[in-house]
Amino acid sequence: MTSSLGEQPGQDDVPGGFERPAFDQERAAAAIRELLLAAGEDPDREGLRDTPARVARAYEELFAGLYTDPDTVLDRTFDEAHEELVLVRDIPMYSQCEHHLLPFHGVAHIGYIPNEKGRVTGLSKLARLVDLYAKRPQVQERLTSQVADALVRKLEPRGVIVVVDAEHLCMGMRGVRKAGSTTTTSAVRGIFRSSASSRSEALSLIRGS
Ligand SMILES: Nc1nc2c(ncn2[C@@H]2O[C@H](COP(=O)(O)OP(=O)(O)OP(=O)(O)O)[C@@H](O)[C@H]2O)c(=O)[nH]1
Ligand SMILES: [Zn+2]
Repeated sequence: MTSSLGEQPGQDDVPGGFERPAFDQERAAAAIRELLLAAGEDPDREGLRDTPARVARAYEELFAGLYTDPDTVLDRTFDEAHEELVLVRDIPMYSQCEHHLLPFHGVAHIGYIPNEKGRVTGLSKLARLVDLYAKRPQVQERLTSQVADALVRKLEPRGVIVVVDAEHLCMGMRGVRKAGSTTTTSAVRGIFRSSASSRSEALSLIRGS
């Protein structure tokens, strides 16, 4: 579907889209066993014996977003004759940076102004959308844009604003070691891009001021 805002095409940017095979538990467990061996650990000692399979199960959950088309979350919409801002703040978000496979986590804020038909989605679907894009190897900028663009595609709203505030553990527990620093990314589409006053009104509501 071509959106009224002329934004990016649909689907994922991972080759193969959602046709990739299911998560390979055995392969992931073998890789974790190799990692433990590479670290000089004994993967057969009692405490580590179940670890490769356990980590593989954990990663299947952490990467669950790779196996579902996020657009399906927004398949059910309804017309509510509401043409003013809808804003959900402080949606908890857990993802993993694709550079180090370490977590980045924080909150996402999503606002949109429905189109002239008042097409809206269930509020929980906004949180589900964040989850599906977060549960995969990611970068924060892409996560932010993907959420905004999915809303553009499926709701054809007058405008969308997505803001993500997150802390990256790869910057805290290793490397530059700046624990507590946070990164803010935003993606604005439609009226929030063209109108500075609409954008600043939404941003002040997001910031609770
Ligand atoms: N733009 C962006 N950068 C990220 C994100 N997550 C992690 N990074 C950065 O990715 C970069 C990878 O840099 P490299 O120089 O290839 O890797 P590195 O040697 O481990 O870098 P350091 O983390 O500085 O030790 C680092 O600067 C990270 O802070 C993200 O979501 N967005
Ligand atoms: Zn990282």
